[in-house]
Amino acid sequence: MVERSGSKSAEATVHALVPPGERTPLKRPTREEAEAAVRTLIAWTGDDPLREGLLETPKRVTKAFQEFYRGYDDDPVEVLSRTFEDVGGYDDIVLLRDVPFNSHCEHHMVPFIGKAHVAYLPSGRVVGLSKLARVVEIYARRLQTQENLTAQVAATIDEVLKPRGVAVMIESEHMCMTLRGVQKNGSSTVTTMFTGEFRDDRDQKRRFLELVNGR
Ligand SMILES: Nc1nc2c(ncn2[C@@H]2O[C@H](COP(=O)(O)OP(=O)(O)OP(=O)(O)O)[C@@H](O)[C@H]2O)c(=O)[nH]1
Ligand SMILES: [Zn+2]
Repeated sequence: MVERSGSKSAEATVHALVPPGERTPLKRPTREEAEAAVRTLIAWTGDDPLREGLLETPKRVTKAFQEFYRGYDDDPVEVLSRTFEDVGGYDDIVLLRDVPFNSHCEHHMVPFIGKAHVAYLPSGRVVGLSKLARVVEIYARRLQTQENLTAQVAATIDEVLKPRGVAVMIESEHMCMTLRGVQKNGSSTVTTMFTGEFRDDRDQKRRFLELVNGR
């Protein structure tokens, strides 16, 4: 998927020199190549990839990767494209609170786990509530930073629904900070992104924060 310094193929090197919008996607390795990479990582840990208990592991790991990273195959714009107008003139905040997600940080490929709160102020059209959760799910199931995840969810809803405003708050625990590295158990990271009225109107921002906090 992404080139690593020190082991760049010629294809990956050329890819990196082309601006992101103009790149043709890197060719996906085959499942066999991915399984061989897992065997290499097992050997790197110091274990024997050919011992009985580990023989099937590369298959299981690639299957698990398909779940962890299935968001690359889904299109969040398409998910949001079916909207409804008949909502009795409702034009106030729609907030989906406490949407659980699992993602993987792009620095260590270790999980960060948390919840997202997603709100918008409709302008005529509303979207099925589950679709907001699906957008979180699609972006979470990619290699991410929490900031990027927050910004992508907000920007996609903003661009596709064209509401009066979008507010997204994400709270999560990063395993790369608890299981390894600085090892700060219990610390959590909070990120927010506001557009439109949520960004420009302090009262709307405050209402969002109060609703998220359950007041
Ligand atoms: N801003 C941001 N940083 C993140 C996120 N996930 C992980 N990180 C950080 O990414 C940084 C990577 O830092 P590096 O110094 O390149 O890598 P490292 O030596 O593994 O860093 P340590 O975690 O401090 O051991 C770390 O500070 C992580 O805490 C995220 O979603 N957003
Ligand atoms: Zn990390």
